[in-house]
Amino acid sequence: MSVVTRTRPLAKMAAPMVSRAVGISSVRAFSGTPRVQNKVTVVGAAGGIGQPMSLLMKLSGKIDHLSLFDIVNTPGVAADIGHCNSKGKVMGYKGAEEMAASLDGSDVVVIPAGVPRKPGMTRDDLFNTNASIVKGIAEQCAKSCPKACFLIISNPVNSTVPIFAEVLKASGVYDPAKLMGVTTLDVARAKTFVAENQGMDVDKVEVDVIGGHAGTTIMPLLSQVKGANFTEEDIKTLTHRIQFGGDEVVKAKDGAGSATLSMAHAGAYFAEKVLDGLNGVKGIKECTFVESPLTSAPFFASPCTLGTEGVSEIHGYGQLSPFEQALVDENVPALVKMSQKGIDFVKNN
Ligand SMILES: NC(=O)c1ccc[n+]([C@@H]2O[C@H](COP(=O)([O-])OP(=O)(O)OC[C@H]3O[C@@H](n4cnc5c(N)ncnc54)[C@H](O)[C@@H]3O)[C@@H](O)[C@H]2O)c1
Ligand SMILES: O=C(O)C[C@H](O)C(=O)O
Repeated sequence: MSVVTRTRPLAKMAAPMVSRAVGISSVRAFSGTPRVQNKVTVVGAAGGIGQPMSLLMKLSGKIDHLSLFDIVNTPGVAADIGHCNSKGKVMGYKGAEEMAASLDGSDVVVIPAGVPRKPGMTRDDLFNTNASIVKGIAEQCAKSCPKACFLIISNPVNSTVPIFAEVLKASGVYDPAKLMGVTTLDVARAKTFVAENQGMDVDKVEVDVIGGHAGTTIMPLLSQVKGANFTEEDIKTLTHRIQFGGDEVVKAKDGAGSATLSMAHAGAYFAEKVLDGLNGVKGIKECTFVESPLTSAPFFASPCTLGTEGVSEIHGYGQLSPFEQALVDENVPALVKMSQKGIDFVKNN
């Protein structure tokens, strides 16, 4: 299906530092200290997303050490989740002075820290608050766990991922294969809405969503959905609903925040896939927002193969319909701008 399948240039890939075969417990962390296998840290763990996502991660049974960091309330959240009778140790860390300990030895750091939208706001309206939160988190990650995979949930993703990249670059520890903006909720919405529209089994629907994570930069490739038969009207309505699914939740919550439960599900799912890839599971392909050669936007979401060092292959988006091509043409300049906003923020702060 893909006419353009580009593999990430090898020069961009970091040399493997550690072996990650499943069950090898003698692997050592970058810092030289022994690391617990499969350590995942959630930064923003006491929040609306952080709490249910941490719970789902604990229940997955795939994480040996679940580290919960926030500036408030994490001791309680960790004590609570820690009583669930599934595999894995849970530790809570609160406040700046405990952040390094929470991150040390992490394989994956999932970041839903920052403020959510209220009705009438765009994701970009969160920039002023969340840019500095994400920058601070990136600075500590660069020191404490530079080899981890970083999964960014905090909005606006189209700018916070570039911010994170710039901070890691400034510290000389940036590995583009290990920095991913989480766009899994867009894929989840696409699958849900397509299944409803087509009367398909939601477990069997596959929809790639490319571009970014804000409004029209969210671009579902409905022309490529196998087994679907859309009218032109379906395509327009579904595309719009997927692009503005976040607004639907913000409006329904009426001032009480944005999507938390569906995001928790999507975030836990994506983190598990990244962890599976690190542990050598083959053939994992998920859409994610990464540094990408596919368009003139520095970061772009597309299907990516997840491997032992993070993103091992960035796939092309295949043959687009004229409707989808027009969306890409329209939205790449917006993605370039949002990326540049993040880059400039780091340069000037
Ligand atoms: N990528 C996506 O698809 C997606 C989906 C939903 C929400 N989001 C975004 O996720 C973010 C969090 O949403 P939420 O509903 O969980 O918000 P929330 O306010 O409920 O929780 C955010 C948490 O972050 C914590 N926090 C703030 N500064 C921090 C710091 N410096 N270090 C650690 N923790 C810190 C807060 O204490 C709070 O517990 C928002 O920016 C939201 O827009 C993204
Ligand atoms: O809509 C939001 O602000 C939160 C999130 O990005 C979403 O897509 O639900």
